[in-house]
Amino acid sequence: MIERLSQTRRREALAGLPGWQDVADRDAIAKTFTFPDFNAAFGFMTRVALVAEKLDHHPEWSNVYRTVAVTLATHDAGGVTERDVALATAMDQIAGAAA
Ligand SMILES: C[C@H](O)[C@H](O)[C@H]1CNC2=NC(N)=NC(=O)C2=N1
Repeated sequence: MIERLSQTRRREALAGLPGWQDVADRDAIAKTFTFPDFNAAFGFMTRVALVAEKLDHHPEWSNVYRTVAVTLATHDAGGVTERDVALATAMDQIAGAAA
């Protein structure tokens, strides 16, 4: 069973994940990505979907035109774990490569 991050580790992880923030009303992290257009936003989601499936770890997300709003948590652990850090890191890399 994977464990929630310690406060120290969580702060350290967020410091290395620009734009990711704690969610106010639950144990989760979130970021809104903005792309040049819908094609770039949906291309990002497609690439992330393949990674998420490989990791067996899936985002809560929504898309409006060229923005993608993402929330990450590990339901099995009831909060943020290293799996969320790994997926957030992959998302930042994919978004960076798409920009
Ligand atoms: C059965 C399956 O492995 C689990 O439901 C996985 C799938 N993807 C998941 N994704 C996320 N974000 N959190 C989980 O706890 C989770 N659990």
